[in-house]
Amino acid sequence: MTSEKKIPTLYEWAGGMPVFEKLMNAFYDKVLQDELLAPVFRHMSPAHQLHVAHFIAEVFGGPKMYSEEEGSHFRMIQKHLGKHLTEQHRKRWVQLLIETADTLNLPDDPEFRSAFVAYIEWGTRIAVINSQETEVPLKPDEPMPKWGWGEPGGPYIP
Ligand code: HEM
Repeated sequence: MTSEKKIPTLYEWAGGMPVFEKLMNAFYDKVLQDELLAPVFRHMSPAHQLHVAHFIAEVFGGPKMYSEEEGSHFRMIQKHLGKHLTEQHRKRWVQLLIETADTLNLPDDPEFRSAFVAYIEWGTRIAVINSQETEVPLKPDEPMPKWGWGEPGGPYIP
């Protein structure tokens, strides 16, 4: 008899919303201590950490908190317009986020980290591109991005 294995979403595998909220709170504490990134985020809204947590959680298959209560894909892109982010900003942002994920013991299995890093690479490169623009290159009702396990297909379940 073969038993069907249910593949969890990245959101579920990471540990659900409290994990994303803790991750982003700890990450932005580091960002605000970082000499390269602090000036970029000095004027961020007090809800920024939670909004980014809810955005990424939704992309990873979690509840639609960001798109139904806090913003939209369009509004997220809008927030990056004209910020003139550089590759140096992007690299530091990625580095600090991965360090924070390690410190908070997010799952470190190869399959999860491969999907996590792939999304972060994709999303941050798009943020840098959009930050050179003055208008959002999408329609206002553009759906949220979605991210899954990619080629590994799911976590290793013995
Ligand atoms: C996967 C990559 C990224 C995601 C998912 C993301 C997500 C978001 C979201 C959801 C917001 C809006 C927050 C709100 O509604 O209050 C936002 C704003 C912002 N993001 Fe990003 N972001 C990414 C990459 C970056 C990078 C690499 C930088 C700079 C190094 C950056 C800088 C900013 C800034 C400066 C704001 C505006 C903050 C404010 O004025 O309140 N983002 N981002």
